[in-house]
Amino acid sequence: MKVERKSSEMLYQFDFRPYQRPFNRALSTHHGQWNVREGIILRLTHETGRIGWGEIAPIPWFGSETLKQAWDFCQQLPAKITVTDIFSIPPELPACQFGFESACVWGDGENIPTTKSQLPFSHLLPSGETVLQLWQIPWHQGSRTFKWKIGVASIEEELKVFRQLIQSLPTSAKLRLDANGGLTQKEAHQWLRVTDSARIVEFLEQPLPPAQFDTMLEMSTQYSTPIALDESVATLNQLEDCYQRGWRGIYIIKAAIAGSPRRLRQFCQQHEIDVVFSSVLESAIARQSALQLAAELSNPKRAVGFGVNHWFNEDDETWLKHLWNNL
Ligand SMILES: O=C(O)CCC(=O)C1=CC=C[C@@H](O)[C@@H]1C(=O)O
Ligand SMILES: [Mg+2]
Repeated sequence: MKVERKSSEMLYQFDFRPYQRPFNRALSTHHGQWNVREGIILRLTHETGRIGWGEIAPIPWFGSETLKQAWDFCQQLPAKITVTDIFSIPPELPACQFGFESACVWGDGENIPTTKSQLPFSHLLPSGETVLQLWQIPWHQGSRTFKWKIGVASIEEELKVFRQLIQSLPTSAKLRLDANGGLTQKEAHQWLRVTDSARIVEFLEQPLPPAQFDTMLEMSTQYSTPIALDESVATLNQLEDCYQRGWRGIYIIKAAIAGSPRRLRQFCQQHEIDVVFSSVLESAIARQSALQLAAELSNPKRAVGFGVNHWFNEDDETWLKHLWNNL
């Protein structure tokens, strides 16, 4: 990446580390089994000594760059970089754009950021029938919105579990169903008829693959259960495209893979859209930056999709300190 730099620009010392962080159980979705969150932690040290942390947490099967592409990009950068370098990262590297731009928000020094958020979180439950036992604990811990993955087992099996689940969930609970694009059109209609009568489902997330946008747009006018696009709007370019093509339903925004936070902020402030910010199972570094954007831009009437810490064994701070100080 050759960039015209102004000679007077401030230089930042750039350090980065790869990481692999296993989940305590496989995250099963229609995309398959996800066992390990891999990414890159980066640190920018300003000439004044101030430090900014960033995280590159790709999800290539959602449309972001791969970890290797992000790593190769980091490796080809000089040890000292400028803000011009950062704001010149191409949109084909959205997770890098997010990671580097977020690192330009200066922390209080050496401390690795921790996430404090006032926003209500949606709790990500595992797919399958274990959900019937697992929702009670987060409920008693205060969660009122839950997300359950469908499109993994057969629709017959999942409808059976769904009917048992909604029998046991308190009426004040909200349930989100996420198919990760794994339903057929017939199955999506079947689910939407069921969710319309069940009335506990807040939205059905990505029922069909992104290529079937027109069908989902039509579907969104036929049922009372809202449809949310996730994989269809994974990057800023896709987000703008779906808006231009008429989507006025819910947008799930995974800030850490969407691209430039500055460009994302501009888009969300320019358009009155129903946005739900969602985690990419990142660490506290990317989560802090994503939650800051969510506090500004996410629909305040909806929980944000960050109830995911239970997918890891170790708390963030311990893990991050170990990663950075002991390599
Ligand atoms: O959005 C949430 O509630 C939690 C995050 C979440 O569900 C996901 C994160 C990353 C990849 C996916 O498996 C999944 C999703 O599809 O939204
Ligand atoms: Mg999703």
